[in-house]
Amino acid sequence: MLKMGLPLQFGGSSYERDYVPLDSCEKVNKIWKKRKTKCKRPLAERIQEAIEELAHNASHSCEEEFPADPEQADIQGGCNVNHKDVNTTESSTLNAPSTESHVKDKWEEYWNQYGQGLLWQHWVEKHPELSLSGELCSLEPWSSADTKDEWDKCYNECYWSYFEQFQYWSNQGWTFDAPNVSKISEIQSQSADESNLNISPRMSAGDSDCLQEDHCKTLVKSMSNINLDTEESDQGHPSLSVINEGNQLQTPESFGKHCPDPNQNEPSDGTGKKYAASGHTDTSPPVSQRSSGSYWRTSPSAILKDGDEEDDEPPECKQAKIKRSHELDADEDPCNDVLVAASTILGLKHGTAQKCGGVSSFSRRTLRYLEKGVKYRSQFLDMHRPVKAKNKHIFFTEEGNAVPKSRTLNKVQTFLKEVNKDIQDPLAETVTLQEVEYSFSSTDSEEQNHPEVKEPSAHLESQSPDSMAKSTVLSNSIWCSKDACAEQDAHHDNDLNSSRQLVPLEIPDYLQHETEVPKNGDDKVKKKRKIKRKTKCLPPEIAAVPHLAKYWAQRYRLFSRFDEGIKLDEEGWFSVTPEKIAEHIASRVRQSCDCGVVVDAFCGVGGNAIQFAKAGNRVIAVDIDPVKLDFARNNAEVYGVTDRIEFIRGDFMLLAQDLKADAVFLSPPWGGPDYVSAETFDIRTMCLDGFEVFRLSKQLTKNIIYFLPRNTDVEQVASLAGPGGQVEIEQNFLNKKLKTMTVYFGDLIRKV
Ligand SMILES: C[S@@+](CC[C@H](N)C(=O)[O-])C[C@H]1O[C@@H](n2cnc3c(N)ncnc32)[C@H](O)[C@@H]1O
Ligand SMILES: C[n+]1cn([C@@H]2O[C@H](CO)[C@@H](O)[C@H]2O)c2nc(N)[nH]c(=O)c21
Repeated sequence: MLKMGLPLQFGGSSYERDYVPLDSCEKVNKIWKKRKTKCKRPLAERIQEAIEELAHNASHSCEEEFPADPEQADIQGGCNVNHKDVNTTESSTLNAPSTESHVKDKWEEYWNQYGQGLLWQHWVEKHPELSLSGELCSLEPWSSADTKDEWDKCYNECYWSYFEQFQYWSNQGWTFDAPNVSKISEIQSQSADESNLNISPRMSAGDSDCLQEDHCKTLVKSMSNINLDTEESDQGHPSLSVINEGNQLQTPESFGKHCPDPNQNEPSDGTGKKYAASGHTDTSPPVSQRSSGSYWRTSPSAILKDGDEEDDEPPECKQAKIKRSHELDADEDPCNDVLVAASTILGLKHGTAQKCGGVSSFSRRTLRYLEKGVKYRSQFLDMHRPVKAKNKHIFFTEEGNAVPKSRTLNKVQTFLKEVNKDIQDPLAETVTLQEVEYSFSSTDSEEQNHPEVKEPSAHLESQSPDSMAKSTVLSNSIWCSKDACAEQDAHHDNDLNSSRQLVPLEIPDYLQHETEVPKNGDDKVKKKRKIKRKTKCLPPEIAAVPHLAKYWAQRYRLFSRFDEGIKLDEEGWFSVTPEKIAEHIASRVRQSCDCGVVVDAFCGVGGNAIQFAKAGNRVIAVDIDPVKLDFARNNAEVYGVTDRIEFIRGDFMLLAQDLKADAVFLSPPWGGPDYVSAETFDIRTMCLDGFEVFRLSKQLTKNIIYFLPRNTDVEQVASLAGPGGQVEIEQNFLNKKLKTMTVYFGDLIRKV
């Protein structure tokens, strides 16, 4: 403890300490017991009242036990009657009499304000089994013979743990300024309303509902809107500023105010564990599961990530962040589990890529399913998750052809049947899988929302300190109805749109060859001819670059009119937007806003420009590469839309400021097909700086469509919207495979 800069008397685990508060606690229990018989008031109210009395008693006992003499006074010891451990040298250097009473007052104030919530949270955390069984809700743990001792212990742990930490920081010069009382009470009453905290069946005949665990959490959350203000720092000590929300939006401003001496050691969580944050690269705070302690994170170097410019600021201009035990980290938040699970199912990536505008991590997320059962549908989609290699049964035909007819194939066939049965309208296949909201919100506790989890809607929120409004991420999934290849077949068969049935899983050419079991010699010949024909058609760029063959196999997905003279170069092959996706994006633009002129800033061979034009827009198609531009013009001719497209050769980064647009479509080069190899794609690592591309586009219009890799860090993308902005993220599926991500900004965001 000494090493950690903590007073000795706080060493050891919390419940090994003297039980002065317990004494008070017993008194409180007695008071409660007495009252219980005649008073049928709500649980929360009674806890609060008891805590107040306890605090009052505790402060009296402090006064009695600690003389006014500064030599003897030791606010570090607080109400701890165990003097033998007191290291007077250390404590005396830390405490002046004035500080002592000040800290004591502040502590009382703090405990009065938050003790109830902290205590209850502590209890809930320690006894989830009671909570689960409903006992926690229905019994007053302090009055039940079974739980009374445990409650007392719990009280002590909680009280001392927080007291210890409060003192520690107070002695570093941090001060606590009670939040606006009216605000707090407002929140409390709101919580009480929301959480039925006033209700406890065993207390009142009229009370019917049970105090549920999540309700407790709601209360605690509201109770935790601690605003430790900083004005009263003494002797240049920076004051404590507590950001009491879980996962902070760590904007530079949020760290730009106050911080303790960076050399100060951190207090423990009461277990002797010290949470060192150094070297931790994740921007979210580490997990602290301790129920009796708080998570403390104070080192500016630990807080300031990414070599932010704050590193250059004087320490006194930085702010400490304290995570309390009742604040849930992103990955410990049960609601976040929902988010993570959904992300996994949906193939969304939450990375730690640098966020736009100095934001280093999100503090508030809301996850909502927009449709029932989307998760179940998602399991049929290929999110490109790593697949465990399995031994496969290979069946051989009499002719000796290997047929990978397997259970998987059977499953596929069954699935195809089912999907074809279920899905009627391909347009309806623009399926909204989920909505994920990332909300930036004010530090103002009034604006804070409480986490709630609903089925099938789930909300996950945490708070940010300083952004003023919210940013929304909607994540949808598109199943392109018939894939373009299938459609091409239909086209070839003069059967375009003959069926509005989804063609869910096209077995690729190469697989068909393997699975087709020739019935007779004629078929064999036909098959050979077929292959020959295809091989003959291979354009030189494909023949020259074998890995492009797979794109060739999908050529009709890229351009349904491929055979009418479409031209692509190597980059064009692997980066053109498949027609169905381009068509969908164009339809979104048409539906969402009156976007007369669309700038296709990186038009390539024209996949998107053609569809925008087809949808009735005027298009300014820009590309730096003259070959692409030629091909784009050629391809636009194939589709008969050249009159609506103006082709401009140039660097969008330089041209942007001279353009006028109602919407800008951005499909920059991602750095080749290797983008998939990254777990999460960082848009700053593209050939062009993804932030800069966006910034320039923003100067033209707020209506922006960003076409990005499917593994793009959604949090990074969301940050583009900035505080108060909104963003809709759409996952584009083709042939049941997650292909790309389309991100909409401005009026293009679908209204839900
Ligand atoms: C991925 S491709 C676009 C594909 C296009 N959406 C399509 O469907 O065909 C990206 C294009 O951006 C072009 N490009 C790269 N840097 C550029 C710049 N600074 N300004 C304009 N175009 C650029 C490349 O030549 C390439 O054709
Ligand atoms: C390398 N690549 C693939 N796609 C798109 O992703 C799909 C799946 O790989 C491709 O079909 C293509 O549409 C690209 N789009 C853009 N804008 N830029 C790229 O560099 C790029």
